[in-house]
Amino acid sequence: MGFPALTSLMAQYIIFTYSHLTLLVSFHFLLISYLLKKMNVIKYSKPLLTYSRTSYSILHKSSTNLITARSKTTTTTTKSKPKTMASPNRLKNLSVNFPIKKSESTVSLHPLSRDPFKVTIIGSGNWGTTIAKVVAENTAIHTHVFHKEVQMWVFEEKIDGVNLTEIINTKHENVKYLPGIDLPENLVANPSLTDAVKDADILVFNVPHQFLARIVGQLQGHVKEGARGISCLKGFEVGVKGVQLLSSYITDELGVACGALSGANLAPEVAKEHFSETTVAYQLPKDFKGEGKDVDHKILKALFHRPYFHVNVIDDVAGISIAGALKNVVALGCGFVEGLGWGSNAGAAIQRVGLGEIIKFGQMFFPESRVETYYQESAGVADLITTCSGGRNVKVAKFMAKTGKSALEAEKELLNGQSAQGIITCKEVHEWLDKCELTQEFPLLEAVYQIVYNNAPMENIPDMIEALEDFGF
Ligand SMILES: NC(=O)C1=CN([C@@H]2O[C@H](COP(=O)(O)OP(=O)(O)OC[C@H]3O[C@@H](n4cnc5c(N)ncnc54)[C@H](O)[C@@H]3O)[C@@H](O)[C@H]2O)C=CC1
Ligand SMILES: O=C(CO)COP(=O)(O)O
Repeated sequence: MGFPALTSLMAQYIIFTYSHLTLLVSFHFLLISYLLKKMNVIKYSKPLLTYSRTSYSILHKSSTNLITARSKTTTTTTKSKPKTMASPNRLKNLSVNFPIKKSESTVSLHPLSRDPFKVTIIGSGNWGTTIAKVVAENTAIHTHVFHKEVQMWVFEEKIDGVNLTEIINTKHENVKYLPGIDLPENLVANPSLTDAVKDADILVFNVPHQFLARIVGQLQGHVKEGARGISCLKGFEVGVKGVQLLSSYITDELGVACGALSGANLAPEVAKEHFSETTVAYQLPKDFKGEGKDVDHKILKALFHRPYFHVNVIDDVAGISIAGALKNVVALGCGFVEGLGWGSNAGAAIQRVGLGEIIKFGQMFFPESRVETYYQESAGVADLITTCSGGRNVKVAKFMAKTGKSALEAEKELLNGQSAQGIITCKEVHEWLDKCELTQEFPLLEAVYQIVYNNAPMENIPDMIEALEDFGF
């Protein structure tokens, strides 16, 4: 082949390659975009664009953060790939961000420059009585900080013709709601709500949340000025103000700054003093009077921490409250699949999907809540695990699956007057999501509601989750 022929062939090759290069690049660009999209599973970015409420913009913002964070992680991983094997010297210089926070050490209390705090427990059920025991044990030790005597308001009822309050005050046992557990003698049962809270500086609310509104109504005008509160309830208040944390509801109705206590705390185990952890969350109010004069994190730790009940005090009230309320609904879902005999994989799947929906609910409606609370604190994933393993909600749901009975029948037959809060919470959450036209964004929470209230077959849970997911995303 001569030089001119070779030149012409090369020219043809260059023109051919160039004209196809654009096609090739476009093809690869499309392919890579598609793969990236698949890998990211950007559920939040698409269909919600049709939704124009405030909650949408919050969600969209957090999804953007999520994507940014993800790409940052990828870059860092590639750059910091170790060139040599780890050696003790190299490891010494590494600062690793341990994702699970260590609990603070024990309390160091300043001497009070005021009278000791008087504490009242409002409620005397399974958890109410257990927390009253914990608190009374502590007030008996820290008498320089707390009044030794703790009042416990009891919704009075007769047990074999005798008042429950009388039994508690003489036998020092709550024979109906916490049988077999000795209660401290400085814990005093009181059937009068207004008398029990008289002069109280710290109110610990601990009743099934369906009774809270009436109790708060009765308390109006009877609470000491400057009193502070802690809500141990797990649930929401859904009303004219939308979905509200119970602690915020208490603050709004009573003018009492209120935090929350929530954790992996099956009451019978805590009552037997088997080791567990909990999270207390409290934000210092604007009218905080100062250390030694007012309730703060140290005072709360002194009030609730026991050798068998480890307390971490933080300020994310919303995060711990959302986790505590919604894990009861997820536990019903877990109970259904367990009752159907589907085994551990199914339970784990429900918990995984449930945790995602809990975090999403928090990010959407309470953007002040922190994602790390859900995995760092006892009130987060630990509570989900313990409730799904042995709580009352899971028991009720299992019973429904095995007997075909309704949730309320199961609760009545199994719980001897105690309450499985997931039954009411799933209804309240459904009503709220329905109002926001967002039920499809929470397929598991919605499936549980449909099973409990509309007799949807529980065998369809996998389809219900999948169908809603497909529709929603
Ligand atoms: N039991 C547990 O293991 C735990 C429960 N919680 C939460 O603590 C809160 C309180 O639960 P529990 O103490 O276990 O209650 P519970 O489920 O034992 O309910 C029984 C209590 O409700 C009261 N009650 C019944 N009818 C009433 C009425 N009309 N008005 C007022 N009170 C009435 C009873 O007197 C009794 O004190 C709930 O929000 C629950 O989710 C949180 C952690 C653990
Ligand atoms: O909140 C609880 C454990 O932390 C109790 O859960 P149950 O109400 O399902 O028993």
